[in-house]
Amino acid sequence: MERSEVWNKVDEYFGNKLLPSDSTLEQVLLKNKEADIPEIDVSPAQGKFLYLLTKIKAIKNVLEIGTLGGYSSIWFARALPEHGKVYTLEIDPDFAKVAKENIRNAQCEHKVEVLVGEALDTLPKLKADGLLFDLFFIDADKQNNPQYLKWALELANPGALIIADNVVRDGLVVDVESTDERVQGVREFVDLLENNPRLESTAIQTVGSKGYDGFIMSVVK
Ligand SMILES: C[S@@+](CC[C@H](N)C(=O)[O-])C[C@H]1O[C@@H](n2cnc3c(N)ncnc32)[C@H](O)[C@@H]1O
Repeated sequence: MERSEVWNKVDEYFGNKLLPSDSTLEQVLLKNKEADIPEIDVSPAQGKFLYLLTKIKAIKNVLEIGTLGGYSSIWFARALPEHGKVYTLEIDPDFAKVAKENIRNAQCEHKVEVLVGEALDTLPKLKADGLLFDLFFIDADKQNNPQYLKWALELANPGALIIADNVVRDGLVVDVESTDERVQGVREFVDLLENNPRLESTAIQTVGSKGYDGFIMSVVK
C-alpha cells in the first residue's frame, strides 16, 4: 500500500471512531465542491483539533486569515461561548459568499464575521477598531506569513495562541534554495519566531487525508 493510502485509512479509522458523523459539516464540503472551491480546507480531524484547543483555552475571540468556504471558521465558532466571535478574512468574494451561506446553514452566523478583501488591508482596520484576539489561525497566502505574524503580535491578548497551517509543504520547507515564494514566506516566518522574546513556539509535522504537512503553534507571552 502507498504511504498516502495508509494515512487516508488511518484518518478514516480515527474519524469513524472519534468524530461523530456531522451532516452540517459534510454539507459545507459538498457546497464548496459544487461551487468549485478547492479542497484545501483543514481535514475533519484537524478541524476538531482546532475546536478542542479553542475550548481548552476558553478562547473568546478568534482571528482567522483565510476563510475559503468557512469550514474551519465553523469549527472555531462551535467551540466559542455564545458571546464569542470569529473574524475571518478572505480575499475572494465568491469564496466569501459561499462561506457566509455555509456559516448561516451551520447556525453560526451570530458568531462569525466574514471580512472580504486583502487581509493586509483589513488587519489595520481591526487594530483601529481596538479589537484584540486570543487565537490566530494563519491559513492564507504563505508568502505573507511574516506580515501576518507581525499583525498577530499587534492584535494579541496576553497568552494568545498563534497557529500557522501548511508550514511543511511536503518537506519543501527545508529547501534553502527554493524559489517558491510560499516556502520562502514560511521560512521567513520561522526566522521571525526564532529567539523571539515574546513567543514560545513549536512545529508539528502531520500526515493524513491532506497529505504530508504540518503546523506551527506559538504562545504570546
Ligand atoms: C487554505 S485556504 C483556507 C482554508 C480554511 N481556513 C479552512 O480550513 O476551511 C486559504 C484561503 O486564503 C485566501 N487568501 C489567499 N490570499 C489572501 C489574502 N491576501 N487575503 C485574504 N485571504 C487570502 C484564499 O482565497 C483561500 O480561500
